[in-house]
Amino acid sequence: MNIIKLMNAATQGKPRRLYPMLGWTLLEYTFRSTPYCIMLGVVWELFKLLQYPGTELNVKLIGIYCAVLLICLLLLVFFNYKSYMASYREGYSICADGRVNVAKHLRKLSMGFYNTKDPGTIGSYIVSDFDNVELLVTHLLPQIIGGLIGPLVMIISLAFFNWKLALIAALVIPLAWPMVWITRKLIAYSGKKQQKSKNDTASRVIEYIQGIRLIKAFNLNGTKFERMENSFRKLKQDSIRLEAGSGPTLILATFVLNASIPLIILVGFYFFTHGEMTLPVYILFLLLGTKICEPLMQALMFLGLATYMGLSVERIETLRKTPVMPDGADTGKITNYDIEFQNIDFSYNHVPVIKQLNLKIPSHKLTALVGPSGSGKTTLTRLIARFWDVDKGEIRLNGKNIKNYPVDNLLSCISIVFQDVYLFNDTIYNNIKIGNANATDAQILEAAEKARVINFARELPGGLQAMVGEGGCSLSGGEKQRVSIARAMLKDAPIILLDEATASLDPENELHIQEAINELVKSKTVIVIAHRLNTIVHADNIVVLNEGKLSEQGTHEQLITNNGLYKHMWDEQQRMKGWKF
Ligand SMILES: Nc1ncnc2c1ncn2[C@@H]1O[C@H](COP(=O)(O)OP(=O)(O)OP(=O)(O)O)[C@@H](O)[C@H]1O
Repeated sequence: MNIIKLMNAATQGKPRRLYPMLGWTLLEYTFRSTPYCIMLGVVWELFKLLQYPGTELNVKLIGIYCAVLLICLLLLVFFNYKSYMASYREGYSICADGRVNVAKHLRKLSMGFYNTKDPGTIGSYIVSDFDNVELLVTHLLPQIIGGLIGPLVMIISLAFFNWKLALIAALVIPLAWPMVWITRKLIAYSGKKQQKSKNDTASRVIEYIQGIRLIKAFNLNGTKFERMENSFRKLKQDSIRLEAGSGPTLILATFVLNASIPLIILVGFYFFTHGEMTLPVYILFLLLGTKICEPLMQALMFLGLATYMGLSVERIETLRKTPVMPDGADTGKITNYDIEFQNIDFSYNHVPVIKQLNLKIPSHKLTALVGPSGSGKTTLTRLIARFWDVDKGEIRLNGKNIKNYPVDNLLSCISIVFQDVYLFNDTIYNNIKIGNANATDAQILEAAEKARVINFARELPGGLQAMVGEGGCSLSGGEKQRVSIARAMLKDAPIILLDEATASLDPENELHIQEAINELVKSKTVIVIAHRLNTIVHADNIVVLNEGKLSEQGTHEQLITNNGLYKHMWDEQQRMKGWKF
């Protein structure tokens, strides 16, 4: 990616945001060279005395030079301050805005995207990739620009004294360029591999921490947890390859740039001895020769680094261009909550899961989804909330395809209580408030009471202000479930999707949750995934799924009379009741 494209991508298509920083940096580095140019003038005046004996020193001119130098230095301080502030302010705000945009984009992507990516990779988009963009904008771009502008100004100044030698001094730049090009290619190639290894390592570490209970239980200690160890080793290898691979060409390019010094000495000497150049001018070239290649070498190093950082920019670009789920335009109010599945086909990674499903879920009724494990119950609820889009057919709400509505509008009608509750590492209070950011204290308290959260929060230090830990790890499964029900109550959405999670709870927790659920579902359209059939015997409609197809539906009594899959499952569960260790 060239620098222009890089700037465009780093600013997410708004390179104008970099213009003030670029402008001030340009001025700063132009003025950085002016002391040398003024020095040229002073040295020139002094040498005139030697070259033309009898000439008087032009004190006035030297005084003017000094005054100009002082003004230049003051301006330099000013430009330095402005470019510093512009690069930091803009750099950090570009990244803050970029992070927000990427987070918004991630929210709009289908869950299929998350199926194909490791958590470390997704996390690195927002954390480390943007860290790299920050570094690129705040440090590298100004340094690269400065490293190129400074020598350019010096070469132009020297050209006024002897254009031929100035041209020869500049010749090393195109000679070094092929090496720079190769270095950048090598960094791009090895950098991609190294960044992938970095993300893999991050994912393995997350996996290790999340699975720590399992690792302890099965004694999979550090050395035995090979996946993580291997990822560390691979990262080490790829990092060494990245550094070592690009090193030789970078050193060669530095050598070519350094060659400008002997070139200036030799050719300058030739020009001087052949009368093409005066002694003062020759000395000036000797003095400034090193000043040309030093910043260039620095720019070269930073260019290599920028290529590496550019990979992060590319990754962010690819993510930004990943198509989001299409948003509908119908912002009309949804007033009827009948849900209808019409000829639905759906597959995960081309494996069919829902097949030719036709189903009506009436509003303001309790519909239970039951069926063997893997029959597609959870998938069906996720399709209603558009976590995924169907492959074929339509899901209709309020008489229209749900794809017609903006996803946010659709989701505002739906409360979901997941089986695997996730709580943010925040207070119980704030975790409930997620249901409705505008809720008052009284409303939050009411939801906490109705969902029986108060019962356990009372015992905790701080009550509702107690922190719940990462993912809610300091609460029990039943307590987490009650917080998530309080959250759903606060949202007060007309449609409730409920994944029953009472199977693994103790009787007291189960009772509290059942009470909380009864409060939640009052006069709502409720779709509950039921694992234990005795909890849904009073459901208005029980839908039995088998291998992604509708097997049968009706009330408990009707299905028992039907003597089909439901009756079979019911009998099994009744038999299980008497089962003991
Ligand atoms: N994210 C996913 N990616 C790929 N396959 C999936 C995904 N989620 C579920 N499946 C597969 O889809 C099928 C239906 O899964 P689903 O979770 O909908 O079943 P379920 O009836 O809710 O099962 P359970 O009662 O065990 O929770 C299963 O075969 C499952 O392996």
